[in-house]
Amino acid sequence: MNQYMLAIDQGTTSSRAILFNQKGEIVHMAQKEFTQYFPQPGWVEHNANEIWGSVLAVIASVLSEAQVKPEQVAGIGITNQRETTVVWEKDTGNPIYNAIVWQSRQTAGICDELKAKGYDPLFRKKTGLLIDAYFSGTKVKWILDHVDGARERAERGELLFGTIDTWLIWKLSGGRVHVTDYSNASRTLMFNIHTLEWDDELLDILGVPKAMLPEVRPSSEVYAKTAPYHFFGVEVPIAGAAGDQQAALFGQACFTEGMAKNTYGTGCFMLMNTGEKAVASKHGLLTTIAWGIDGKVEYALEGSIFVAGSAIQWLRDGLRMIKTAADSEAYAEKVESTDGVYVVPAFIGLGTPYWDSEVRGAVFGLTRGTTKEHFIRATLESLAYQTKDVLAVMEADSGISLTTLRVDGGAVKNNFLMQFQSDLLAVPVERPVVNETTALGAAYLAGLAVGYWNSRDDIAAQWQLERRFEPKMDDDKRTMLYDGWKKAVRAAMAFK
Ligand SMILES: Nc1ncnc2c1ncn2[C@@H]1O[C@H](COP(=O)(O)OP(=O)(O)O)[C@@H](O)[C@H]1O
Ligand SMILES: O=P(O)(O)OC[C@H](O)CO
Repeated sequence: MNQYMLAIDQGTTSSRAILFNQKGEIVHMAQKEFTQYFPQPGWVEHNANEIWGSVLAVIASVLSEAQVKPEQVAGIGITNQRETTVVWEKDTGNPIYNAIVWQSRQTAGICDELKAKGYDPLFRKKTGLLIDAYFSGTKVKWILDHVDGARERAERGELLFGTIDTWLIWKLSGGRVHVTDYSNASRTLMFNIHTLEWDDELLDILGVPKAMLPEVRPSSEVYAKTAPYHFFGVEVPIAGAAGDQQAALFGQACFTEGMAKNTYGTGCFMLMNTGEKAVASKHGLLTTIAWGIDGKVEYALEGSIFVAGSAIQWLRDGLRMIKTAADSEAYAEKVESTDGVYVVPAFIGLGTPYWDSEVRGAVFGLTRGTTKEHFIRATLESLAYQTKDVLAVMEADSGISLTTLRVDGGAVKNNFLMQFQSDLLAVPVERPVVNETTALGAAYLAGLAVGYWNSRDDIAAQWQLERRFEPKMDDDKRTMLYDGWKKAVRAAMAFK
């Protein structure tokens, strides 16, 4: 009987379960969307039990549709939307509040207070992050501040905190283990990425009791076995976990210093492997743990763009200019250029390198001749411009000039976008055969722990190119276009 690795990719808008074979190929995939809650402007929440239900549903679907028996699953790897915060009761498993999603701005006020007290340099130094509502720390504080008696209960050890990896491992193991991996811990604003411990000083500032925090473990290791009643009577090793962007870096086999990938999903996240060095950024990049494996941790520099594919969803659902995200490509190709139109999709502020949570979206350069095609093209181009902003600071901080960029995520199917991206960066863009690199990374991490794969060299040999986009634009045009973008961002930031 063939054996497979099962990856669970718990993303911002959907949960996926994917079976991979030993060649790293997708055997089958099941996917399920779940509800997004927007209780107030700028707030985004999920129901953690609904997420758990969606994960159970996709596991059942993928096995039954692929006609794979639960005994044929050699191990499970988990990857997840990062930073999203759940607090639940240890005894009952009931969450005490909705999961507060990474995109949610409900802790912006807490962040302003912390910054006003001058804490930013301290958090930067210890966590590699900066004080922003994006990260888990202030989200936990918010829940403890707003749910009656929660802080006291947490101090007594009655409540547990977890990012989604922790929540799913706890649920799958029948409440037996409360763990996270280094990559997820590094996104919480509470974990010291140099000493590799929860940091007492930061916990004190945030008012988060240590008793509620999970144990931090390597990204490739057997944490527990599935509780048989959650996995068709079978105990399968849960053998790997990593935040989705770090998992994608692993799935793209970016194992050596200087290799980078960019994922074009809801947002866009570019990570560059910096090996065993935690490189501090001078330009608003995050220093983050890529993974813990083989007895050590390796680091990455990250640029986070909050709005990318979700701008295309906005064209589809908000403006109703297109019927499907894929339609955007044909519209963009119908015109030679945007005719000077720029869309700055700063719907929830701007991340790297600007870190401005007050700025909002803007459109510039409209004329009577502007058409829907120009508008759609300008929105697609904004993904590429934001990526160029990130790449420029990444090269400056790392001192490494990128020779190619590996890409993945839903929006890389768009050939127009990929060609424009290559033109704008003046660097070849490489799209792999397996676009589900996030799930593949989680499968690889778990597979290495259970001996399904032997080494990272074996994995690197499996990476296959689907298409390479070469830069074709001349330097003058590239400079002229990018100067326009910079002007548009400056103008958007001035309008507050
Ligand atoms: N052909 C396309 N062109 C542009 N954007 C696309 C295309 N196909 C999908 N997208 C965008 O990609 C995103 C989905 O990618 P995915 O990697 O599944 O995201 P996530 O994991 O963040 O949920 C959506 O925001 C969608 O608008
Ligand atoms: O779920 P995704 O793919 O939008 O990824 C979310 C990121 O992990 C947020 O940091």
